[in-house]
Amino acid sequence: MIKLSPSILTSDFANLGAQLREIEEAGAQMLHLDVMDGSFVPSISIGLPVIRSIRRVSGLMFDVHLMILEPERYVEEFREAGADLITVHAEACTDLKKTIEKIHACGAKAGVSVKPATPVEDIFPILDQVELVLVMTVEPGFGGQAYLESCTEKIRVLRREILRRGLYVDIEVDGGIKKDTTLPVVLEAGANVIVGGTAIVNGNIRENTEGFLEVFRRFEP
Ligand SMILES: O=C(CO)[C@H](O)[C@H](O)COP(=O)(O)O
Ligand SMILES: [Fe+2]
Repeated sequence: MIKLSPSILTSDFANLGAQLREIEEAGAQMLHLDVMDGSFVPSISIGLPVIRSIRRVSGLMFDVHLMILEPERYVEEFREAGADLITVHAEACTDLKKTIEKIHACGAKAGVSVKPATPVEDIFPILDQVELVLVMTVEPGFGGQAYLESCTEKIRVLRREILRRGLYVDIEVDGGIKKDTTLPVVLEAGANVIVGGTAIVNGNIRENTEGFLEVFRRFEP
């Protein structure tokens, strides 16, 4: 199944409650929450208190994208704050396998992410231990960047490997996904969890969400 995970990174935070309702009512299945520490990536975004607050008003699956160094330090706290899926960067972990085990031990699904320059083959050894691989299609750190074409082949290679090994692993893509241009490209390459940031929250959220879901229907098996 193809799922939409809108990112609130570029939301109007003064109106976050209303924006969350629009996202949910328009039919998105997940909510993508970008946590940045100012070290692994240059900027700082939201953290635990915001996630805790919105957990009380949203029934969506919380897809927490941790762009922080040594994320193993905070796994339990993000789970307690309401994360259903916790995705860590392969490049940010001291021991990736142990971090994944820690995520599972607190009852969350585990995702592993790779930056554009990290070969997707690097995470093949732990592919059978995660529920999701997040292929970054921009350099992590900011919303509204242009999709990096070089990442399409990584999605293809990853989907082929998942099929070859008979695994059930979601492929999420994040960065620069636009309804009419890059969305069909990533769906064709094999992605099935789509992050939409500026393309969803800037402008009419309902229309933007419906537009994405309409494209999904063309690619559903
Ligand atoms: O992880 C991210 C940035 O590091 C964001 O999820 C991503 O950039 C979403 O925004 P957009 O769709 O506008 O690119
Ligand atoms: Fe993200």
